[in-house]
Amino acid sequence: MLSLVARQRFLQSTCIFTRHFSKTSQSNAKVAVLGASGGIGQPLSLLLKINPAITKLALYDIANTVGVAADLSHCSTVAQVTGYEGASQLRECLEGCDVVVIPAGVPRKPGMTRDDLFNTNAGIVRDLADACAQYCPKAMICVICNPVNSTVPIASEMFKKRGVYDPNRIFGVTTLDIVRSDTFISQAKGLDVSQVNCPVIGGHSGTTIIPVISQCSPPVNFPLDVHEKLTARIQNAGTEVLEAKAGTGSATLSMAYAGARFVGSVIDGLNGVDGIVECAFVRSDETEAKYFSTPLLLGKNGVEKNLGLGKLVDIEVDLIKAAIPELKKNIEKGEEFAHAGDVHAQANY
Ligand SMILES: NC(=O)c1ccc[n+]([C@@H]2O[C@H](COP(=O)([O-])OP(=O)(O)OC[C@H]3O[C@@H](n4cnc5c(N)ncnc54)[C@H](O)[C@@H]3O)[C@@H](O)[C@H]2O)c1
Ligand SMILES: O=C(O)C[C@H](O)C(=O)O
Repeated sequence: MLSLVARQRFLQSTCIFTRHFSKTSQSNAKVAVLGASGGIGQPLSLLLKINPAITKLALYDIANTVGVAADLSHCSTVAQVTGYEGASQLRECLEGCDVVVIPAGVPRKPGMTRDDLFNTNAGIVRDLADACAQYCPKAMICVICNPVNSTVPIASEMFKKRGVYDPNRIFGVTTLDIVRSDTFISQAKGLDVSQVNCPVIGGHSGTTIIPVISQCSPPVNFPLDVHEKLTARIQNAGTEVLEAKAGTGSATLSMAYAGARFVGSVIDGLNGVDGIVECAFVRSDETEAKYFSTPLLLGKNGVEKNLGLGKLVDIEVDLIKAAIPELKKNIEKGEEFAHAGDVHAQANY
């Protein structure tokens, strides 16, 4: 018979969560999911419920959270689940949060770009970020809602307006791009996907998604035409799912997987685990674009160090050049939106 300690070790080593998403099994993190009843929100909340590092899971949405929370609360894992519904309950949901994830917002339909979601989603992120700035200003904010290239600047401006902005704590979640590139590369090369790590930098839309295949670990080489096809597939992978779902939504399950991995890494960083690196779309001085995704060393205060662009090959340099104008446009659009209606609106945000 296994001793108690041996049994705990066995459970930890086989636990799906600690193997896939997080190195920390002991902590006391409170995590809120805003948009928890949605296509991403539900599976993401399930994956967070099985993260042993999360002891409080606060689920917020404008509808159906009571049922989702009741359902999840029956899972025999440590996190205590609480549901919050409607703006009047947002403050209670957010108070004491270490991490807030925001998948709230409408998804694309076939034929739409992510920027086409701006008119609906910008206001959702503005209001949720403003609430975070008031009720959990020190929390790590993980924005999933599209268009990420604009919603991250919006969230940042709301924190600035409340005087609590810390650029190291606001992230646009681009992990799905990395998950996809790891998967496609491992399939193309017959590698064990768990050992493949290919950074994806830039932003999260079309040509702003820049896979850095030359920095893949383990190193991989493709003929130029295959390299270009692979890059195009990674850039269009969201549309691939959108079209396969034929009008019923965009990526939800793979996004939940990617979001749970990112939140797990942020919590590992908060818990002082060494060497936690994830790419994310953050305030950045690496290029001419004010926000840019690169590999980041995560720690107790969010971004400990921006690991930068690293060594690039010509094809990747060209992809960055092509992405910068679009990124700048998306970022400015978000910043202007956040300040529309300000009495003393300033151009220098
Ligand atoms: N960053 C990425 O890689 C990535 C990947 C996939 C999807 N997304 C984006 O994530 C968002 C959500 O996608 P989905 O498929 O889950 O959509 P969905 O429509 O299934 O779910 C959205 C949820 O948000 C809720 N919601 C709407 N307004 C809200 C508000 N003001 N406060 C709280 N909740 C609110 C809705 O009630 C719904 O439950 C979309 O914008 C989508 O484009 C991003
Ligand atoms: O493609 C979308 O609209 C959703 C998401 O950004 C994705 O990459 O799957």
